[in-house]
Amino acid sequence: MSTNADIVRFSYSAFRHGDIDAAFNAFAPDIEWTSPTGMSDFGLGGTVRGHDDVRTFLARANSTFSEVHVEPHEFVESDDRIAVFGEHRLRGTRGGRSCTVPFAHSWRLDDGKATHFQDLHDVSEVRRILRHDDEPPNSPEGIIQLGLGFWRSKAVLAAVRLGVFTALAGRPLELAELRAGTGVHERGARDFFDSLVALGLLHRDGSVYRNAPAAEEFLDSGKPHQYVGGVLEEAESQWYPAWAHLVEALTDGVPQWVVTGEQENAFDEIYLEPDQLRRFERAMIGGLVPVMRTLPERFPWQQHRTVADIGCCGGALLASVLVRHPHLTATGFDLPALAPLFADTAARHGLEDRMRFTAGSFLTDPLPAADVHVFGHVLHNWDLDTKRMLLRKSFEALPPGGTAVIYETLIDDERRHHVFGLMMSLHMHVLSPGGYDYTGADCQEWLGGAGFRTSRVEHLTGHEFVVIGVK
Ligand SMILES: C[S@@+](CC[C@H](N)C(=O)[O-])C[C@H]1O[C@@H](n2cnc3c(N)ncnc32)[C@H](O)[C@@H]1O
Repeated sequence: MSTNADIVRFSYSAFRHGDIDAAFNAFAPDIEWTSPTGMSDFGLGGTVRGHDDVRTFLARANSTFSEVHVEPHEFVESDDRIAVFGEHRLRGTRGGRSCTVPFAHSWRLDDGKATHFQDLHDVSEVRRILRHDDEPPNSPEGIIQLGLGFWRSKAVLAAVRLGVFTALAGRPLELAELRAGTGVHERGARDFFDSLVALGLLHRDGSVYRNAPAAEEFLDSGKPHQYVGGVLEEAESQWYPAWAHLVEALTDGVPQWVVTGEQENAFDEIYLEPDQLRRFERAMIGGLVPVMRTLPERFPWQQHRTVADIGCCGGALLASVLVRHPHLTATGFDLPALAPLFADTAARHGLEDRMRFTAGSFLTDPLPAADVHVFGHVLHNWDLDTKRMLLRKSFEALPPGGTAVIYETLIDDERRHHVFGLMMSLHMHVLSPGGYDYTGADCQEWLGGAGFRTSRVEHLTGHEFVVIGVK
């Protein structure tokens, strides 16, 4: 029989592996969960009761922090009480600042279930990293800097387009060599490359430049599976020109993308040219890198056998999940043009037997049957009726207990904090006729309307969240 300490140890381990349901199995239905009151103004202080409210609390914590590592070091048992000593490592979602804070956790158990949990830690350091996140501009300089934010953006997009980070991959270069490798004219070269140093993407020793670690890892086009630059290439060539017409998009309500509009679906339009199709896939992979690094670990895939990715593009997300979970088989569902790209992805990973492509349109065809449906960066492309229709179709195709997993850069429920989610929604207004981004609560409401029994929102990483609906 498990001791109380085993049960508590198990719940830490389940949380660490993203198996939230297993962790909750160790909690009494009316568990009392108490956090330092000093965090109340962030919605993270005081006592909540019962599984649903604890889940809501954890979802709020996950949207406040992009990283939460809870490291228990010592377990001390006394009758029905367990004290756990360890440390939290936390990173604020909006400013990226991190801190490590010691904690004492007090647990009380009754009949093998946790009935009380209390978290005790010094909140001052935690408040410091949150307070500095994305502070509103409170000076003339701050306002000017915010308004001229496109200077930084365009410098980075130009660097990707000119191949600066790929030229420097694995080899520092003298200024003259770097200019030669990227075609940058002498006149602006020093200011351009030194701007990239100031922005933290390059390092310079004397006149020798090299990539900063993140640029080396994610902006070298020679590393296609982790190349975030694909999304920046798309931004440089397609999105930046479209955003130049944001005012028109806002006043006319009409998308400003440079597609010809001859096809009914903008995606069909993009896929007319094989080069555009590959470019679009590179952009999607760029945006997917953070999700591919987290979703395979953060969802209880071991509880399911089949998964269908609805709007799977070239299948990169499925490959990342299947490589990590050998018991799973998968269907990728997307427009017919994506079939060859999907086949390439499956072959590259040796997954031809486990991932198959189904060509179709989710606007007109039923969705493939599977235990799990993934909708990744898909719902935000569409208007409300289509969003709801896709979730209804998903409900019809899933078995009882089947699960819809929707990852998206959500807007916070109060619609006042998640800058990235709100910018993404403006992006949809600029690019698509009906698309817009949404809050976790919106999505939960649509899931409920489609018939899903329960739903929850969890933070995935950075700006990415996942909404999970269970039939
Ligand atoms: C924004 S991309 C997202 C791709 C991928 N899920 C991701 O997370 O990067 C939207 C995807 O939906 C697909 N799509 C668009 N219209 C579709 C339709 N009518 N039927 C099926 N898939 C469609 C596109 O081809 C594209 O792969």
